[in-house]
Amino acid sequence: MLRATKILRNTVGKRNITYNIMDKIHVIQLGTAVPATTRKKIHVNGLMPVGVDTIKMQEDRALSELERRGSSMDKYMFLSWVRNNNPNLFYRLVINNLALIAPIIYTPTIGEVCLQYSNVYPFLSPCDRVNGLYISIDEVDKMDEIVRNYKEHSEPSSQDPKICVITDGSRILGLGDLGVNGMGIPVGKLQLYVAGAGLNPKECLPIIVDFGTNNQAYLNDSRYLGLRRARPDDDLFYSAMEKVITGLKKGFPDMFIQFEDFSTDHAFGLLRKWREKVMCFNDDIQGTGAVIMAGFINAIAQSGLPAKEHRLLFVGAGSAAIGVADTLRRCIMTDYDISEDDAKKMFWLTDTKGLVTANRGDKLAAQKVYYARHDNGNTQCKTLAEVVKYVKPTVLIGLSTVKGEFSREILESVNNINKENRPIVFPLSNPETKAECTFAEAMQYTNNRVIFASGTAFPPYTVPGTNKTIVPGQGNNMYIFPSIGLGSVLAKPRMVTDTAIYALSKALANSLNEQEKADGNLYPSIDRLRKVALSLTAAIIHQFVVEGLAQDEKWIALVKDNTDPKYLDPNRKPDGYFCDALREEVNRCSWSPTAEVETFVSNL
Ligand SMILES: O=C([O-])CC(=O)C(=O)O
Ligand SMILES: [Mg+2]
Repeated sequence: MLRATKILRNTVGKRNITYNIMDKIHVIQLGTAVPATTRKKIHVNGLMPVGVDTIKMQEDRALSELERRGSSMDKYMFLSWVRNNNPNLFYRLVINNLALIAPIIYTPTIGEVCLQYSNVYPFLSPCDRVNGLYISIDEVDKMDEIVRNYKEHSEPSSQDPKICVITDGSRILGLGDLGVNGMGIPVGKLQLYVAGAGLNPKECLPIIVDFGTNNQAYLNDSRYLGLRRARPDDDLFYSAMEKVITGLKKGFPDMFIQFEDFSTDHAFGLLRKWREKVMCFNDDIQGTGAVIMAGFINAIAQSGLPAKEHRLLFVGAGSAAIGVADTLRRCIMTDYDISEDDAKKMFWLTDTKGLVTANRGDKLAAQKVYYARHDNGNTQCKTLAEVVKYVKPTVLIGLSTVKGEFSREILESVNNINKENRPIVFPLSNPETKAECTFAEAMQYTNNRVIFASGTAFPPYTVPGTNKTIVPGQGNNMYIFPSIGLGSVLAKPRMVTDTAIYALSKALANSLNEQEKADGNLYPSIDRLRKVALSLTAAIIHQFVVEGLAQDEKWIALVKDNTDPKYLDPNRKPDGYFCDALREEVNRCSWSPTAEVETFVSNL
């Protein structure tokens, strides 16, 4: 590992050159784009072909190579190679081609990568840089040492990360307990933070806490790289997490924490325990809830049925399902002026035992009790087909992780139930090997009437016999978390409240441009993520200030001076005084691969 600020004195022969070793590494990472004059200055002429690429040419080469690679996993491996050897090129590729690359560095490919993580780890990680923390439960008492090690082996600009994504790998996407192999998720999420919110990749820290795994296949696999033991009980889990979070807080006082893919109970437990103590949020509960709420608002408007007449059936009752149900219920109460009691009655939940009812006879997990039905009399439905017949849902939301759960029979029956209005079907399980149905199936079995959003990325669908191609909505929290993180890094709120996330979610629902609305989309195009993130960030900072949570005087003053929050108006571009100031601030502090290259080269 390289020491960050070491000055290299090279006294080979008569030459005596002095430069910061990190600068040299950064320049060499540009590879074929290092200008001829710079090659001479850092003594690498003669060590590479004479041809000099522009960065655009490098990008074109990389895109051709990416296309040539066969499987998604190959593509991922290729992009990792680019990231390790030429990070600027990597992020340029991601930022400029987000719709193409997000499905490779993020869901669905990242699911496959996680399953294989121990096998490919040695080929994914750079040998000259730290690229994350792997905190074993045996070392949680040594957090000071781990933080010190991290700083010692990181270049100065990485020593104070602004944001981390942390998981224990216990519920990775819909794939279950993947132990240390879950590290692919924090890595992928943070790459989207760079692409979506302009955060500096050097200030992003992926973290896995390795508390063992209950995945027997990994425990038996000699190549598995994590701790080979069962997960701890709840007491030990929470006390170990306390040490980790306290240690992180001490080492990196300003770092924002994103909890990711913890098993359901722990996801709720950690959020409850920490949300008022450190700047944090849970992406699966709050982020997924917010993105689905935005899609739901737009879907209701297109469905042809007034909000209060909808019946929402949730298939699956884990952290994401309850997070989504809670968010939609609050939205229904606030936006459509429906009482809590009436709103609650619009929801039905199913789990592996069937419809969740108060008199089902089993002890319901705490998070399900609120939504358990009391009006079912003696009716207890076991299969989804029975539940659909009984509930007659207008909205079908899948968070079950059961592929094919929305079968032809289910989709046809939902279509028949909703003859007067369009059915809303959101198969949100992730990646595509766990999705309840594909976009093509949802279209085919509803006579192309479905209003659709999925958790994973599905290809566009061409309606048979027409040349009409429809791009499915992706109700993935990637629309949300970059702005929660960026807004929190800038405004430093005391806590991230549900009401602040609600404001952001409304801004997402309002962020569609005229074309996207005319096409009947539920979400803006992924390619516009970076632009959309600005208005979402404005919305959440505004709400932080309104709620008295923001701590940074600059943002407090700016929002207070800006009496007309135009950016919240769907029909206007973000153009208020506050938004101009935000745009300037984001431009000033947001990281751009091209600008970084130019600075390095010109400083030499
Ligand atoms: O990572 C994703 O694509 C969405 C997510 O948070 C999850 O499924 O846990
Ligand atoms: Mg997640």
